[in-house]
Amino acid sequence: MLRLKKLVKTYKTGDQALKAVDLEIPQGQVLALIGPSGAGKSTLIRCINRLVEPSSGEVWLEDTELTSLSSGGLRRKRREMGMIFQEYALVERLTVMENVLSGRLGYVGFWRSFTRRYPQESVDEAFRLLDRVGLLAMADKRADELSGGQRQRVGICRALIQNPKLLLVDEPTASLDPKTSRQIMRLICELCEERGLAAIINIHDVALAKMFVQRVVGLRFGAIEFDGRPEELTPDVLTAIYGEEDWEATIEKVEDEDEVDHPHGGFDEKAGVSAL
Ligand SMILES: Nc1ncnc2c1ncn2[C@@H]1O[C@H](COP(=O)(O)OP(=O)(O)OP(=O)(O)O)[C@@H](O)[C@H]1O
Repeated sequence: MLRLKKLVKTYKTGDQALKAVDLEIPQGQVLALIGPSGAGKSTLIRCINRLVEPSSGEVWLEDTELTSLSSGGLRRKRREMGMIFQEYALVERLTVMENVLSGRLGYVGFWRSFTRRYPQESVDEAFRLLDRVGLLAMADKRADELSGGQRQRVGICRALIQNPKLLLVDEPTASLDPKTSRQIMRLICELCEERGLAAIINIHDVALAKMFVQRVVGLRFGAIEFDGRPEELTPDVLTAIYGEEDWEATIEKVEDEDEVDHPHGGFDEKAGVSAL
């Protein structure tokens, strides 16, 4: 459903962030993008929805090539790509409900978006999504009253209410503690499965990626160094991706934690909310 062909991004500074990346993702597949700082992970994700303009190459979302779209065409196609950010990107002074509904802005006309009047079916869907992520009781709270994990759940609802085909997820857990990080990763992966959604999750934490996804792509210096199953991430492969970084210690630290909640999926909403 997503195909990148020889995708190149060279910034004005001369930094070559992506070097002819080829990547194909079938419908419903959740892929973790790993790699050291500066490898090009954020650039790759942002070139797909053209928050960053690729220098050359093609991005195909189903049968549409995105790099050649006009701004109107791009706006319509962006509805099909939900984005989840590291820093949540919520409007702090709006309520949880208003933040979720803002995910529909790409669909409503100018006046409706200007006055923030949304159709009832969008409001109903927002309630359903908030219920699903365990935040129903928080619908009227202001975003700035929420914890990091709760904010990220709002960010997830805002992306999903767009009814996207693809989720672009940029470091969703980088600002969260380890337990909340696992809850958020599990939630994203479960929701993708429920909805048959494809996703690219840019994630620093290799252990976390291995816990939840079936495919891992490792970037190094803007090129794909590894593309395979999590269990194929051997020490040699990780060294090839990360260099001589002490990645082994990081993985052991996470796996040694005595509490690994819900290893077989199934987000416990009550526990999730009270734990946040
Ligand atoms: N706006 C920009 N202008 C110039 N160079 C940039 C810009 N954004 C990123 N780069 C450069 O492009 C390369 C890839 O950066 P990118 O942020 O995509 O990497 P990353 O793998 O996401 O890193 P991190 O994990 O630290 O976020 C780096 O060399 C970076 O310095």
